[in-house]
Amino acid sequence: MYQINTFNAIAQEGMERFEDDKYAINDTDDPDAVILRSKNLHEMPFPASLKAIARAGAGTNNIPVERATQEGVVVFNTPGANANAVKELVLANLFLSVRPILEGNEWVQNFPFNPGDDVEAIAEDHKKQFAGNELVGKKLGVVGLGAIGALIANDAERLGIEVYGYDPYVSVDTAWSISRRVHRVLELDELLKICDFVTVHVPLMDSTRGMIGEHEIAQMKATAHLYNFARGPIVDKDAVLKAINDNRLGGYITDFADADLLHHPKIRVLPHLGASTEEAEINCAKMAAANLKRFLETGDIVNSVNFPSVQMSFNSPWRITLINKNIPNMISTISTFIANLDINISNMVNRGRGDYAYTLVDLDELDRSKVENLIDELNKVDNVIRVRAIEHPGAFYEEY
Ligand SMILES: NC(=O)c1ccc[n+]([C@@H]2O[C@H](COP(=O)([O-])OP(=O)(O)OC[C@H]3O[C@@H](n4cnc5c(N)ncnc54)[C@H](O)[C@@H]3O)[C@@H](O)[C@H]2O)c1
Ligand SMILES: O=C(O)CC[C@@H](O)C(=O)O
Repeated sequence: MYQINTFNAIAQEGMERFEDDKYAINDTDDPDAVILRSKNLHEMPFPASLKAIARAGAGTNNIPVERATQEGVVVFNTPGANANAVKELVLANLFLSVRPILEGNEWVQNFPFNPGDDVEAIAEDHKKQFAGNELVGKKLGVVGLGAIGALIANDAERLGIEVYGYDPYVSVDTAWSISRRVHRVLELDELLKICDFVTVHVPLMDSTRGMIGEHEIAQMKATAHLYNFARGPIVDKDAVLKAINDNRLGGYITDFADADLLHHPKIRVLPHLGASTEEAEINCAKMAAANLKRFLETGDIVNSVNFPSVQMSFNSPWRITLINKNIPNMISTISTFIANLDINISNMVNRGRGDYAYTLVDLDELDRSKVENLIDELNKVDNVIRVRAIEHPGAFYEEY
C-alpha cells in the first residue's frame, strides 16, 4: 500500500486516480508522497519515508527544492495545467484597467434613488463619468514567455493589442507557439519604456526576486499599469507604492495580498485567484496525481523540477531505482554490486541533472530475498542517496 498525504484542497478528479486497493490517503505521519498546492513546506522536516512531493500547480517556491534534492525526494509540478486560468484572469484585468466597469456597477448599486425615480434616465445622465478606453492599439509587455506568458501574448495580440515579449531563456517549444506578430525584445528596459501595461510571468527564484524594482519602474510610463500574477516578491512593493504615490506609475494589479497594498485607489489586490477555476484545479490535480502514480509504481520521472526526466518500459520482475551523486564510476559500482550477487541486468538507464543522477535498473531476477539483499548492499554505497525496489505488478511469476 502506498501512503499519500495531502495539503490544501486537491480536486477529487485527481485524488480518485489513487485506487483504494493500492493507496491510503492521509492515514499516516510517514507518507511515501505528498500532494499539495500552496502549503509552505520550508520549515517542515521530511520523514525518511518521503520519496516524492507533487505540486498541483506551476510554482514550487513553497517547497524547499534544494533540501528535497539532497534528501533524494523528487519534486514534481504540473507545467501549463493552470496557464489558461491565469491568462483569462490577466485578460479580465486588462479590460477592467481601461474601462471603469466595476466602478460603474458600484455607483448604480449605491446611488440613493428615491421611489418612483426614473432609474434609467438618471443612470444615463451620470454615465459619462464611467467612460473608458479600448485595448486595441495599446501596448502590452509580457515578461516571461512560458506557459502563461505565451498564452497571454498570443490572445492579447488577437485582441488587437501590440504585444512585446521579453524572455532570455524562452524554451524552443514555447518560442514556436508564439505568434510572429508578438515583438521580441532583448532588453527588459526596452519593453518597460514603451508599454501601457506590463505583466510579469516568471518563477520566483533568487534571480527574479525584486526583478521589477525602482530602476525598472522608473523606465515605465507614468500612466502604465504593472501586473503581477506570478509571485509577490518578484515586484518590489515599496518601489511600486512610492512610484504610484508620486504619480510615476498609473496602477498596480497583484494576485498576492499584502497589508501594505490594501485600500489604495490605484492598486487592485486579489487573493491569489490565478489558478482558482474548477478547470485548472482539476487539470492540476490530475497531472500531479499522474506524475506521482507513475513515479511510485514504475520509478519513471516526468515533470520533475529537481531530477531528470527518465522513462523506461518496465518488462522485468523487479526494477530498482537509485538516486545518487552525479560523480564518475557510479554506474560501474552499481553494476558490479548487482553482478556480484549473481543477478542479471535486463535494462538500465541513467541520467544526470546537476550534482545528482537517477538510475533505473531492471533485473532478470525472481527471488525477492536476493533483491532485498541487493537493496541493503546498495544502501551502504557511498554517494547513493536513496534506493528503491519496485516489484512488477504483472504476472511475471506465472509467465516465467
Ligand atoms: N497567480 C497564480 O495563481 C499563478 C498560477 C500559475 C503560475 N503562477 C506563477 O507564474 C509563474 C510562471 O508560470 P508558468 O506556468 O508560465 O511557468 P513557465 O515555467 O512555463 O514559464 C516561466 C518563464 O519565465 C522565464 N523566465 C525565467 N527567468 C526569467 C527572467 N529573469 N526574465 C524573463 N523571463 C524569465 C522562463 O524562461 C520561462 O519561459 C510560476 O512560476 C508561478 O510562480 C501563478
Ligand atoms: O493552487 C493555487 O491556487 C495556486 C497555484 C499557482 O500559484 C501556481 O503556481 O500554479
